[in-house]
Amino acid sequence: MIMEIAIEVKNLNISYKELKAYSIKKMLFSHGKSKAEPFHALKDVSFSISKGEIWGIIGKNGSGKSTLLNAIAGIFAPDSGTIDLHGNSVSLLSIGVGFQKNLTGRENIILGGLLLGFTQKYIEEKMQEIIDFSELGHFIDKPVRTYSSGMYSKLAFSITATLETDIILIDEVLSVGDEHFKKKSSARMKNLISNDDRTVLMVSHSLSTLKKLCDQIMWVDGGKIKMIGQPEIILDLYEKYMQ
Ligand SMILES: Nc1ncnc2c1ncn2[C@@H]1O[C@H](COP(=O)(O)OP(=O)(O)OP(=O)(O)O)[C@@H](O)[C@H]1O
Repeated sequence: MIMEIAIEVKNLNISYKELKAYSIKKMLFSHGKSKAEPFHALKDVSFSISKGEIWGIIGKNGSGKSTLLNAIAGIFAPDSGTIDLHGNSVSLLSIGVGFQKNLTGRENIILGGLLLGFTQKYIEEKMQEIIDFSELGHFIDKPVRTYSSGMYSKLAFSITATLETDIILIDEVLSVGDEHFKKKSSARMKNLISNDDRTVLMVSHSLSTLKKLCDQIMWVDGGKIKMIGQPEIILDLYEKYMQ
């Protein structure tokens, strides 16, 4: 059987422009100019994921995991290399997800949905389902800047979980909110992930979660892929390495 590819990353390089630490004296005499040094967060990363597969990404803090998810989501542009999603829609579930703080929850649902590539008509059809899942009640018509961090993540989760994309990228968020919402969102996430047509790439520091859910694990180290393979093998090696 030929597997259909959903995510194809080739020779991906991404760097952040970093402001070099300068002494105040040097700053004063350089007339405010400070040198920007690029920091290579991803170095020549290549892999491909078949449609329907669930992949986990592991690696030390700062190894490049979030940068990779952001690049696949189209938020960061590569310096070089390519990312081909073969026409699949993609969404990123991350704590750092951006809302327009002065817009209401309802307006952010529309905006977020449009950014994910859905039509306004479709988003409006799904609106009530998103609001019900979020349990935000009348707060849905209040500006997002008035939300607590829990309410913020409930809204983000409800949008991603209801406006289902072909590819879901999850950055450390498998369940959010209070205990009751955590249970509900974790069950919903498992349901979303288990759809045979859905491709999932998730970053997590919970090795037991990854062992349970993933078909393959990618170990990223210093911006490079160290290993890709079966969860039992890679997670075991990683655990030993981290001890
Ligand atoms: N906006 C930025 N500007 C400069 N450097 C950055 C920026 N964002 C990330 N980096 C650097 O890029 C590297 C990779 O960061 P990234 O967030 O992708 O790591 P990570 O593996 O997701 O880490 P963690 O497990 O802590 O979430 C880190 O060394 C980090 O310091």
